[in-house]
Amino acid sequence: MLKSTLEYIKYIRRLGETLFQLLSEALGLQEDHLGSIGCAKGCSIVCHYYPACPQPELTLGVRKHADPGILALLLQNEISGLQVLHEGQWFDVQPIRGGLVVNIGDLLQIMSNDKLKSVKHRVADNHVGRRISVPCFFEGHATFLDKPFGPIKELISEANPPRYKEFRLREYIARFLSSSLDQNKDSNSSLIAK
Ligand SMILES: O=C(O)CCC(=O)C(=O)O
Ligand SMILES: [Fe+2]
Repeated sequence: MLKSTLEYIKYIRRLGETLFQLLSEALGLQEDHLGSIGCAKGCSIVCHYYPACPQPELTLGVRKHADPGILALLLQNEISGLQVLHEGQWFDVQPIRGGLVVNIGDLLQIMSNDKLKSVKHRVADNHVGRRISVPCFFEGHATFLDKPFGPIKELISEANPPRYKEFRLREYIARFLSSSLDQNKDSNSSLIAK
């Protein structure tokens, strides 16, 4: 079990590195840009367990939110529940055996100056069976905490001015943790938008 978990972490980190290369290219940056500043570092794995619920219409597994970090790669079992918000409507993300869900987080939205958008999502409960999901959150290298953080300079121009103030991640996390659930239910990037 431990061995397979460690193997999983090894592969998911490798996948993260590849995705950060592709995202760098998609942003028009050098292929190694996001990797070289430490985006593929500092990943944490979480395991969620949602038991079958007798009255799913009365509750939610996880309320609406955007992930606060950079990127999340999510593995889920065959029981659906994850929903994403698109143009004001909730859509089910049907589990695909062996497939992973890739979610942009708020920090990547900020770094990309809104070129990439974090996705609002939630988890609906169900009475069909127990749901298990295993997200891996990329939150950046520990050195991110005390360096100035904001939109990537190469993506800023007169025509595309920064939409976010520069800030320290340590303060952003403190603000996020101390703001009420209602305040940060939608998006954490709004905490530092210009
Ligand atoms: O269980 C899921 O599918 C999503 C969980 C989630 O959104 C989170 O941990 O941030
Ligand atoms: Fe999430």
